[in-house]
Amino acid sequence: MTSPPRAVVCDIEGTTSAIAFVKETLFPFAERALDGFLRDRADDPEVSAILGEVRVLAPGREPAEALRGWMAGDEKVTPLKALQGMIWRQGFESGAIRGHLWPDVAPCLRAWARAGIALRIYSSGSVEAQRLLFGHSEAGDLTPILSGFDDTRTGPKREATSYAAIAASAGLAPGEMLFLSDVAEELDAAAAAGMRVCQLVRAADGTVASERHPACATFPEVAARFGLPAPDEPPSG
Ligand SMILES: CSCCC(=O)C(=O)COP(=O)(O)O
Ligand SMILES: [Mg+2]
Repeated sequence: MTSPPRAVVCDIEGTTSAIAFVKETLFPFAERALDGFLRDRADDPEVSAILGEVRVLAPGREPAEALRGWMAGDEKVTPLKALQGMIWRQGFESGAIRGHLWPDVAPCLRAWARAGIALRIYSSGSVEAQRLLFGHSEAGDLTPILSGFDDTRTGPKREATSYAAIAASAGLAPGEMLFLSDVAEELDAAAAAGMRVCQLVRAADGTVASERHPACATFPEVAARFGLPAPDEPPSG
């Protein structure tokens, strides 16, 4: 029998959290606050550097207009994701936003962490945004049990080299790691790097099973399928 994974790497949107939360809460919050944020932080070197990246990727366009276009198309462009994370900070820290997690997620993450399994996040959302979501989640602050965060600065989610880099930074062989995502092309890339993979097919998100990879509807199903500990507390929320 294959041994259980030593690390689990989780995607966010469509995996730990509802697609609707990202699209109907997070994205509109950033869209509404964008102009004021750019005005207020005009002298911030971090913001200037990000706007420099926008100008390189969208030459000849007004940065705010390019950012709005990417937001409208849900494009996973690294400088857009970095700015969204900075804008969401105020929302999470004030309590205006709490990070959505499907109720089955936190009990499993806690049980897996207690068993010594390393837990990591890999999302198109920036590392700053990931820390905010899990630090201010509906299930409390989960950042103490998360040991690694990667975003598209590590590499694109549909390229195998990104997953090889994540395994290297975890100090594990890819085959000792399990990647969970709703997107089949991301799972293809992780599998090509040698990771074990599972598609989260959450009915409420309307995800369609790819048939190319193992598929589970919830984290407890993942636990049962891959030999990870079962949650010992009821679903949260
Ligand atoms: C707080 S993370 C925000 C999620 C986000 O911006 C996003 O684009 C989600 O992409 P994922 O790679 O997690 O599917
Ligand atoms: Mg996803």
